Amino acid sequence: MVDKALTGAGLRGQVAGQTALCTVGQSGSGLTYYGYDISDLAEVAEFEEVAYLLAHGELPNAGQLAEYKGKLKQLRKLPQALKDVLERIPASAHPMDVMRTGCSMLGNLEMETDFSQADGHIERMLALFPAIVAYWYRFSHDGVRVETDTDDDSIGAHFLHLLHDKKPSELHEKVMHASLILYAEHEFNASTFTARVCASTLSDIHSCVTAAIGSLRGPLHGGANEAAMELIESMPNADEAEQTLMGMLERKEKIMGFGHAVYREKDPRNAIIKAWSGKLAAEYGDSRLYDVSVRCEEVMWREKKLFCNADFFHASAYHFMGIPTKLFTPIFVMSRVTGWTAHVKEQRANNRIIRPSAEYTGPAPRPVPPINQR
Ligand SMILES: CC(=O)SCCNC(=O)CCNC(=O)[C@H](O)C(C)(C)COP(=O)(O)OP(=O)(O)OC[C@H]1O[C@@H](n2cnc3c(N)ncnc32)[C@H](O)[C@@H]1OP(=O)(O)O
Ligand SMILES: O=C([O-])CC(=O)C(=O)O
Repeated sequence: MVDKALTGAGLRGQVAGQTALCTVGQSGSGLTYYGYDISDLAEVAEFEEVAYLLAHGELPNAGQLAEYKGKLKQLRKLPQALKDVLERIPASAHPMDVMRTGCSMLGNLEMETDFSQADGHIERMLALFPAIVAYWYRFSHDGVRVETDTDDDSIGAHFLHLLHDKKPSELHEKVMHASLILYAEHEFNASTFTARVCASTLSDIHSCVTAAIGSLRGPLHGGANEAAMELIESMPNADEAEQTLMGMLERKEKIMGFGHAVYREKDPRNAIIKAWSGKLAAEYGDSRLYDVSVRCEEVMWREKKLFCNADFFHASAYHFMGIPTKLFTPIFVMSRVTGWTAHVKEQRANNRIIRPSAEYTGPAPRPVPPINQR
């Protein structure tokens, strides 16, 4: 077996470029966006403030925020041609594939032909992603064609409104703000790196985001929140959760929602979403999934010194808000599009095509034998 550390597998720890957007794992656990600590942002800011910060490099003042939110609200109407495509995608499809197709189709309808227009396309994606997945979900599951240009104050509330056919409670809207802030940006993670590689070829913004959605979909990355839900849902109580986990660890199975490629002590996003999950459990009136999750966290730390990453407590939190499991990772997309596109702009501003080298491990040069001698 090849030693992963010696071969540089996964490019772990290697600097692959520069960014001014975000620090991950400074002192083992910190996370900042443009110098602002994630805990402070999640405590006091709305998601739209963070989206603006990532797009413009500074937090908005009250007037700028109102204008930005107003603009995003105006962009919520789906083009008919996009609705037609969404209506043809079966209910059995994975919503991440719907997001990928939706983003790609949008690129056909509203093509980026000039990089100086990037901000407009970014705002359109940010405004439209909740509508894309909710329109498909409600049409394919409930036979309803939802009107997506609602007047909800925030992106999180807009999504929950379209999904549940009613405006969300104040608590649920607040949790969505926090959740979308936590997921917005994370330096050179796999999906963002994908977006930057695509951007480095001078491709268009919809191609960069479509590629990033494909990378986020996997269970080792964004798909872990969905996989974590499947795990905790299968656990009837905390004691049985402990038994199940011990068995999985013995069989050397991966436990989704734990561990991280960069953080070594903790993921700073976990404590924040865990606290919201606890509050939601109390409101929901059934704390089983929360208790099971807390026990999983204890066992994983005790047995393996593995901690919950951003995804683990997102599973129970989203469930308590009535969000179907399959829609968990698309919410990540609605948020991370801000980070992806900020990186695309940063890459474009100082571009060189990303093209690393490989160490060759194949056969020595040899002649091609005639076909009848192979
Ligand atoms: C928002 C996000 O994308 S956060 C990440 C979401 N992904 C997940 O939750 C999936 C589960 N976690 C994992 O697969 C990994 O921890 C990753 C992909 C996040 C990071 O991978 P790596 O950087 O390779 O992990 P790392 O080098 O710290 O792993 C060290 C050891 O711990 C093990 N390990 C790491 N995470 C886990 C886990 N969740 N369950 C069981 N064992 C684990 C690894 O298998 C490895 O053991 P080995 O050396 O015997 O192979
Ligand atoms: O940074 C990573 O590798 C994964 C992650 O936590 C994220 O993208 O939010």
